[in-house]
Amino acid sequence: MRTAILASGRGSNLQALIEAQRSAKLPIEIVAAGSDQFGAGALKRAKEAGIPTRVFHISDYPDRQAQEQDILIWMRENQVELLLLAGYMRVLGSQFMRQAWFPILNIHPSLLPAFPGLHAQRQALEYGVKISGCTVHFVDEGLDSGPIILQEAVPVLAEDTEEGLSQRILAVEHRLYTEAVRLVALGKVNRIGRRVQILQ
Ligand SMILES: Nc1nc2c(c(=O)[nH]1)N[C@@H](CN(C=O)c1ccc(C(=O)N[C@@H](CCC(=O)O)C(=O)O)cc1)CN2
Ligand SMILES: NCC(=O)N[C@@H]1O[C@H](COP(=O)([O-])[O-])[C@@H](O)[C@H]1O
Repeated sequence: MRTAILASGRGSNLQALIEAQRSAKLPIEIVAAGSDQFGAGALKRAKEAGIPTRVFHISDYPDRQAQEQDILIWMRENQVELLLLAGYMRVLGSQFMRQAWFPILNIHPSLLPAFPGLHAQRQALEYGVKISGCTVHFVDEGLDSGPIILQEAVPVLAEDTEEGLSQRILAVEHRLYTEAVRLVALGKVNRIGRRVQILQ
């Protein structure tokens, strides 16, 4: 399955997906990696893996719609069948979502619907929850509101800092995202409205 990845930051989830593809754990071909940020670590990792990269920096466009239209053109050029958001820090607009012909997945560092948006780990610590975790979900027009594919809990420790909790959740993200992408690529994920069945 021809797959593209969008990332804004360091790219450890992108790296985990590249390594899973290499070890044939994932029946996907990562054909392109893009970012909204110049110099994103994720794009350095993709280049090192020989994956074509593109930057869609907002300063190169009159507005966000034009930016996202360019992303869609790039998707079409690469005949993309699956888009993975891996720390992509832009909310995809409704026009993009309407025109997307491919499923879009996202990894989020909380047990949605708790703590959507940015700084989910900080939100969890400030709220005082004892359990947090991560979620892989289909992306829809809402913010972190799409149907949930997989989730895994991570305990919040009394002495946890935002960094410490983020690192513990991140280790789970790498494994969970790889498993969710594997299931989707194998056609083992069945959406029934908001509910997602995992077929054995
Ligand atoms: N249509 C959707 N787009 C995106 C989703 C989604 O569920 N639906 N998930 C996000 C990822 N994400 C959390 O997992 C997330 C990313 C960014 C933001 C946000 O508020 N971004 C601001 C800009 C922030 C900045 O530039 O520092 C914005 O877009 O104005 C919230 C949640 C990916 N996209
Ligand atoms: N709301 C989106 C969000 O917070 N995404 C989070 O950004 C990090 C990216 O790390 P990475 O660049 O090392 O993969 C990950 O923890 C991911 O869950």
